[in-house]
Amino acid sequence: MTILEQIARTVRERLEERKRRVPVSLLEERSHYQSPTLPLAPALRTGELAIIAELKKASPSKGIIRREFNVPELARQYKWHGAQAISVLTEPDYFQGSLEHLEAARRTVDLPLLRKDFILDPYQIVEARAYGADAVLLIAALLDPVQLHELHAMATELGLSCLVEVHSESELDRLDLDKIEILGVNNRDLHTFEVDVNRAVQVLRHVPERIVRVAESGLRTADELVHLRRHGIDAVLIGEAFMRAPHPGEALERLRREVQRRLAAPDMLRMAV
Ligand SMILES: O=P(O)(O)OC[C@@H](O)[C@@H](O)c1c[nH]c2ccccc12
Repeated sequence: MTILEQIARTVRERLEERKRRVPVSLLEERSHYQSPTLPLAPALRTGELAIIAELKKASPSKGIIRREFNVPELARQYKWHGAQAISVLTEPDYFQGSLEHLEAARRTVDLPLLRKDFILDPYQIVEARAYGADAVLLIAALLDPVQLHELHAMATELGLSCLVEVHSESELDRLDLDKIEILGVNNRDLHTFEVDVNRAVQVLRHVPERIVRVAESGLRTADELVHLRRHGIDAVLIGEAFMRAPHPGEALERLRREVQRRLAAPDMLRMAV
């Protein structure tokens, strides 16, 4: 069994328990107290490379990534230092995430929030909305096309945006791109944990222009981000590189400014000629 299958199995078990404890009606009631959702796609199409900064305490491949994990403080830093959106891991067993983290981030910032989890069931979409998410991650490798379509429709109905994640061109080929607004490529193979930072460019090169393109995982240098931007990537999703920094907000800002500077430089040279 691969790690992805293992995670999916645990997620299913936990889900049954939560469904018994917390009826959907209660979640729906909670959702009434949430503000209208913030759309993710326009937040990521800024004309510059957008950054989705992730709150990630641990991962199955790296173990504990960050011990000090004050969600309101970290969310505030990410916003203050220029993130366009925040991704919050909510999976407890492998990533030490929780829905409470999502809730705490919601109370603190007005940036679009992505619920980062292994979504297999419509219940989790209702849950995402109830805890203040604006968007959910849908991992294509976990879902057959019908399931993906249903979860996508359900999220849209609740006002949530979807980031649909693939890892390969063959996964992409199986998708019906018509309804998809935001497409992410995970550079990390969730079966083997191998990372290839150029994967997103390869996989997304033929998708229609209207789709927002996101490169995910293993990114940390300005070089990598400049390369991605020059190859048409709209946004990057970064967790570990920020979480390991003493001040994640400052790390984000440093990287963002360096990328901006490097992308602006060739134009200025051209103007000078
Ligand atoms: O911490 P990194 O290497 O910067 O990666 C962030 C994000 O891409 C990663 O957490 C992720 C991408 N897709 C996922 C699916 C499930 C769990 C986690 C992920």
